[in-house]
Amino acid sequence: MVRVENLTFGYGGGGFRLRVPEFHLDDGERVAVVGPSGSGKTTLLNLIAGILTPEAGRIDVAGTEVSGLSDAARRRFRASRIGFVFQDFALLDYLSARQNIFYPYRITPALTLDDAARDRAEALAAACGIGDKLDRHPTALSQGEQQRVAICRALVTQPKLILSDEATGNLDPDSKARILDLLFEQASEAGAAVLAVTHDHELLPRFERVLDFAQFREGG
Ligand SMILES: Nc1ncnc2c1ncn2[C@@H]1O[C@H](COP(=O)(O)OP(=O)(O)OP(=O)(O)O)[C@@H](O)[C@H]1O
Repeated sequence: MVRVENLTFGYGGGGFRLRVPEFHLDDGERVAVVGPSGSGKTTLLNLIAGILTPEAGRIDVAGTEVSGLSDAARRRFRASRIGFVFQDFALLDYLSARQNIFYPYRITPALTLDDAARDRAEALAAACGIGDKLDRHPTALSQGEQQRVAICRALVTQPKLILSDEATGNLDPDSKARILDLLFEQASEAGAAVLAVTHDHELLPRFERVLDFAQFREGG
């Protein structure tokens, strides 16, 4: 599902550098990403999603070389094929929770907002415990509720790849377990692979493999 080869990346102005000689994620595989704060976990997710572009190397997602696509093509690819739960949720305040969940359909001509998608959104929201809050805007939701909206938005398109950056970070322990169950259940149904950054070490046994990120720090 994901293959990364000889990847190097640095933010402009020097400082942090990331080097990933090889990383792969098989179809349907669930891998947790751990590592110290600032070691580049979010950066790698952003590179795989095509939000950032590598200096060198190659990133393939579902057989497409994302690192070789134009900016517009990468955006379309991401919206139609990847579900991304961002660390800061990245919800749009001027839209309701429901409209945020449907956002991928708004920006991706290849996706059709049909009755099945609407039903999926309602079912996901209910399973996440926000079914009665879909008309609210993000500013009227708690951090944990905003996070659930972000999770619903990532899952509603039934992507084959789910990238999750601390998707359960703002939730209480019971909700964490429930949301991870939901994430995995949805992933199984859609045959999706999951790459999830987490600082919750008690969640690690739920994953098939753990990628310790410290190894990718350039010079480390
Ligand atoms: N836009 C940016 N410009 C310059 N440096 C950045 C930028 N974004 C992140 N960095 C730096 O890159 C490094 C890696 O950041 P990243 O967010 O990928 O780490 P992380 O492992 O996800 O951290 P955390 O666990 O705290 O979320 C950090 O040193 C960070 O300060």
